[in-house]
Amino acid sequence: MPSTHGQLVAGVDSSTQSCKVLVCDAETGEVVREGRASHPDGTEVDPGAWWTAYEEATVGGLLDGVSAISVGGQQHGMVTLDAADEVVRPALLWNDTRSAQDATDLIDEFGGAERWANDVGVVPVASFTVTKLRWLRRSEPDNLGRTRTCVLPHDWLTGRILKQGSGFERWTTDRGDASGTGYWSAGSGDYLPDVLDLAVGRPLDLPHVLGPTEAAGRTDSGLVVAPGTGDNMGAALGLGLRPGDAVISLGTSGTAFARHDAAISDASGAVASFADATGGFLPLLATLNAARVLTAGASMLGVDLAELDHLALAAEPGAGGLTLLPYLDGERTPNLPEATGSLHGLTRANATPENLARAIVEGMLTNLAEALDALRGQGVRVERVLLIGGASASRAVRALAADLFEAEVHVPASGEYVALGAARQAAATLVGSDQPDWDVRTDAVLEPNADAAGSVGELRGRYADLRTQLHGIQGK
Ligand SMILES: Nc1ncnc2c1ncn2[C@@H]1O[C@H](COP(=O)(O)OP(=O)(O)O)[C@@H](O)[C@H]1O
Ligand SMILES: O=C(CO)[C@@H](O)[C@H](O)COP(=O)(O)O
Repeated sequence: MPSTHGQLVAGVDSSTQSCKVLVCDAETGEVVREGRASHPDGTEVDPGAWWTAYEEATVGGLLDGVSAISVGGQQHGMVTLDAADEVVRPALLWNDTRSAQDATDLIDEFGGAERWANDVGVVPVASFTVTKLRWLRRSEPDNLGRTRTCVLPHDWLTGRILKQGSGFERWTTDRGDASGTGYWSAGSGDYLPDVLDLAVGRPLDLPHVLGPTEAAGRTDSGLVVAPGTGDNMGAALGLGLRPGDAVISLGTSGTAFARHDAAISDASGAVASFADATGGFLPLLATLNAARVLTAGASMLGVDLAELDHLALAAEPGAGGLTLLPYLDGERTPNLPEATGSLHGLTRANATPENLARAIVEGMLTNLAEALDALRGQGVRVERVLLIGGASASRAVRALAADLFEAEVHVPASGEYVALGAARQAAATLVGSDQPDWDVRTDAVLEPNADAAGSVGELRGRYADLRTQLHGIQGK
């Protein structure tokens, strides 16, 4: 492998809540500098805010001496551009559910969920870009009329970095992020013009899909800009996943995913057949509700996150029979865009802050335990779970995760794995080689407790029964 000795690379995680930038030693992956800035709240955002946050995160010479950079970004967001590459309207994000009806319409018009799963690899839900484009056609035809190009958040930020000077040649994306659009198939490796036409009614310019280490361009100052990828694909790169590893990420979204050797086809729509950023596959299930269930719970109890942990750990497993269905922002998997959260089983005896805190953590994690089961149901081998994302820092999450996931859980040393994965891709792109061998340190290894099987089984059963009763969705 060509030497990267003494060189620096940068990785960006432009995620839902913030922009994080790591500057790393290209040879070892050691983080030498970092910056971050917040994104505005809301499910539609002017892409200019991502650029402002990027500039804020890199202020003060953070990128000085950096040879290559790569952007990992929140998936699926619809960024519409006019003939002058100006943004037509604020981007609709992955967690915006206004296109739920469009998803249903597209499933019917294409001939059903099975055909979507087989031909495209995903069954539309409101998160996917294709449904957002259909919504634009239905609700804002003038804006669709002005739209020439549709790109994703990481594509836009990558292009924006190159547009600082004369380095921009064309809009680009990568396999990983393209696979979350609903009009590019991980199975065939191609855009699907017929599907796009079904949604939009006319062709659009789409970003060119780069190879895993094919540069998007070079800035005037000589900075190599790598292809970038979706944030979950970035995390997979940063963690250096091995066979038998599944990742649970507890960020704004909750995701469960693993590297796989082939595309999958899940007509239930739960597991999406995404591509990874190395030329492989990344079956993934996403929920709308994860870390922010804990922040909402803490604010409801009038405590901070540390106290929420303290309370939850002071309660008995099962929270005295209190059950939370954590669909606070609606839900994507199961597909319940209009749902709200439900707290069930309240009695005078169990009405304590401790039980409420416990039910909040248990409900959020049970949603992800069901996600892991769905992944297993697609033939994905899960020998250990790597737990990442902001809420992986929670003491209560760490105490409950291995029992609920029925697997050994490794918590990698606190780090920004999306940004780290992007930096790793930048290092590989710099020298046109395979991903460098960077060490991932482990913060904690959590073993499932055999004695907890009974209480976990009771909780899982109670949660599934409640979901079936309130939402009609069968499950474990
Ligand atoms: N100790 C903690 N306990 C619970 N949640 C936490 C903790 N630390 C951070 N978080 C939550 O993690 C979330 C941010 O995680 P992150 O993975 O960066 O999200 P995203 O990538 O979606 O922007 C925030 O909602 C924050 O409140
Ligand atoms: O929609 C998905 C995956 O399909 C989400 O995982 C987004 O990619 C946002 O991620 P975070 O900002 O929560 O990390």
